[in-house]
Parts: sequence; structure tokens; C-alpha cells
Amino acid sequence: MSSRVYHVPQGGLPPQTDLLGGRAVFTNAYAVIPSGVQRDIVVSHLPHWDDTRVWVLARPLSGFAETFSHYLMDIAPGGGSDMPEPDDDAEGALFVAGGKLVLEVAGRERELRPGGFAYVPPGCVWRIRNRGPGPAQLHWIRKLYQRVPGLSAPEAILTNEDSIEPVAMPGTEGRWATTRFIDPADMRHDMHINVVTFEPGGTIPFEETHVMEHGLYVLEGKAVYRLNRDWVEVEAGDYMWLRAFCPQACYAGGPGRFRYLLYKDVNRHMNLRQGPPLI
Ligand SMILES: NC(=O)N[C@H](N)C(=O)O
Repeated sequence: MSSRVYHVPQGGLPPQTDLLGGRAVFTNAYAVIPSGVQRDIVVSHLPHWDDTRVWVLARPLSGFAETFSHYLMDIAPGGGSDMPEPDDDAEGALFVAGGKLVLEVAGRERELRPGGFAYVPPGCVWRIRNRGPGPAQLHWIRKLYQRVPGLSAPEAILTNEDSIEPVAMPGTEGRWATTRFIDPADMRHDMHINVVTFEPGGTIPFEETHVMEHGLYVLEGKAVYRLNRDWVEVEAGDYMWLRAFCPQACYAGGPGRFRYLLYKDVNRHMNLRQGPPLI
């Protein structure tokens, strides 16, 4: 049984005092969508999904920001979908934060519990149901799979965070470690999904500035995060997306661990024919 903590949204209505405590930020370089925003009044629903509430935390924006979608889903008992993905070119990553879901993918059925992860290749038939007695919470990250001549699309992956050994970053004595759900050496993959863990006081000690876009969902703990020119306080349930080249660093605040689910695009040439950004 996992002792890890995974933040799940509260839903319901915000107290009328929330206006003064608002921490949402939207800039050209990054956005912060605080946990308090994941409320019933801003919920979405998706076709062919039953009894499922969706918070869309990231989506492609006019060609200048992120090229992926990140959904946080709250699935009632019996809810789910037999036709979840409408786009045959889309790949997906699923990460369970709460409850118990049954996933059928490429003819395999697997029960996913908190920490459960699945990679769903493009064009793959899959379905998912909450067969548990209580609600289940699911992260679903989607992007268009970038095919490469001579490389086939990857196969499905089904695993759990508990089965993967985190890799400590060099020189950090284990205070900053990464759990990788997708093999970084496998060039068929064009996105990575990791859980990044900092012990209290752990840091990213320099401003990472790189081509990869990011989506970060804070699963546990607190930190101060450097985003472009700003330092922003974040805590469990907060979401950040970072445009390519957005400078980033952090200090984990304690008293417990600071952990987040991280999306990044990897391993592909840039599209040199893309038009100028629309700003
Ligand atoms: N903000 C981050 O956690 N970035 C990671 N070190 C990464 O780019 O993999």
C-alpha cells in the first residue's frame, strides 16, 4: 500500500472570501492555476464521458504557448468512457490521483490505483471506468503524436509509481529525485511524464532555461517556484504551465516533501515551417 499523497480537487463552491486570496497568474511565459480554482462553477464536461467533471488546466493556445492539454478529471462511481479519445493522432498519459479505475488498453485490462500510470499510444482503443465505491481522480495529458519516418509509435505502458525507482539528481544527496514513467532513451517517445520529488529544503539550484514546455501539477507539499522573472508560492493542487524557454527553479518549503507531476515534450526536431507566433 502506497504511503504517498496525491492532491485531489475539492469541487463545491468557493467561499465568498476567495476573491481577496486569488493567486491565479497568466502571462505570455507561464500560468499558475491555483487549486482553489478547481471548483464546480468552472467545470467542463466532455462528449462520451459519463458522470465525469473535468478541469482543463492546459490547452494549446494560438500557436505561441503550450502544445498539449492537461485535464484533471473527477469520475463518479460507474462513470468513465468507452470512447474517450476522439483523435486518432493523439497520444495520452493517464495518472491516477484518487480512487480506483479499471483501464482497458490494447486488449489488456488493469486496475489503476493512486500512483497508477498508463501511456496510451495514438490510434489505440482504450476505455476507462470507475468501478470503485467512491469518486476517482485522474490526470489525462494529451498531445498530437509527432511521427518520425523509420520509427514506429511506442506500445502502451501500464505501471505504478511504486514500481519505479526514483533517480537522484547528481550532487543533491537525494534531495531532488525524478521518477520516470517513460524511458528517456526510447526515441519513439515525444513526451515524458515524471514525478519530481524534493525533500524539505531541496532546490533546483539554477535557472533551468530550455526548449521543453512544461505542465506541472503539485501533488504534495509547498515551494517557492521561479517562473520567468517572478517567484511564486505554490502548494498541493496548484498547476503551472511553462512556455518553452521560460526560466525555472524552486525551493521546497517543507515541512514535508514537495512533489509534482511533470509533462515535457522531448526528442523531436522543431517544425521550421511553423508561422510566426500570434501574440
Ligand atoms: N521544472 C522542472 O522540474 N524541470 C525539470 N528539471 C525538467 O526539465 O526535466
